Amino acid sequence: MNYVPEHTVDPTGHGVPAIRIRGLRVVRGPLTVLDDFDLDIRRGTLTGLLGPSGSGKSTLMRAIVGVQQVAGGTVEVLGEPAGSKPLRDRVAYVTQAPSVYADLTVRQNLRYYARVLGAPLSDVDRAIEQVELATHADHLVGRLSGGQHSRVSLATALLGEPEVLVLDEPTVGLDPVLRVQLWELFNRLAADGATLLVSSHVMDEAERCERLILLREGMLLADDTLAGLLARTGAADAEGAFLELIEKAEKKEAGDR
Ligand SMILES: Nc1ncnc2c1ncn2[C@@H]1O[C@H](COP(=O)(O)OP(=O)(O)OP(=O)(O)O)[C@@H](O)[C@H]1O
Repeated sequence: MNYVPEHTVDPTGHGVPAIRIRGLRVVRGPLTVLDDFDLDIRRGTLTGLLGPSGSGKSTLMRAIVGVQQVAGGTVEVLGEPAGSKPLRDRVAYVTQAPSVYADLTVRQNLRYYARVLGAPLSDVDRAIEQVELATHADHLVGRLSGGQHSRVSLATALLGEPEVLVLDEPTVGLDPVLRVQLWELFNRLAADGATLLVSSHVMDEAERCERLILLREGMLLADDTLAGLLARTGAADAEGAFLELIEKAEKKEAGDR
């Protein structure tokens, strides 16, 4: 795993990873979803979080934003405990569940969230434009398509220019053109210094991230660049690399039994 060596941690906080997880254990119902889980994510990076359904992606994201009860270990974001007060305006989280009001327009929703977050109202139009919804700014959210609706949720995460954005499948239900535009936006935000962790089921989207994390049954199967993954597996693309790694893990498990 790519740990940031301790000596790079400086008192100014610039050397502290955006996200630092050590020995995380999460139990949900009868299931241990994450166990002794370690991860570091550098600031100003766009990381793709991939893995089969049920592998623990949402659980990991919930732990990072501090809404998941944890059974052990530590999760620090920007050098502070996950979910703590100093992180309130610095970390944005968009879940798969709709979080905006159907009976308000796009602009009214964003003005409301800007007020709640203490973000300047001038952020509202910028965020609407960033998610390509300027033509629908005065439409009621309840009358928007599924993809437009999820983009309104995404726009709320862009208010106040958070330093860390945790986005759970933000491109589900979007057409290919919009997906490309949103990944370009994510890359721009990272280039401007934000740290993004974005989950996805779509493998060609993975190729738009500088770093990829692959989860399987709560285990970190890979944490590498796309080039690193392709070199390691000999596969032609991210999908092939992940299938190869999953197959290898399954064979190892069968051999261990
Ligand atoms: N509230 C809950 N109570 C009990 N088990 C849960 C709960 N929520 C999730 N789980 C279980 O935890 C495991 C990880 O779920 P999680 O939602 O983190 O996976 P995921 O990788 O995000 O899946 P998907 O891609 O389908 O959203 C799954 O086995 C799931 O069934």
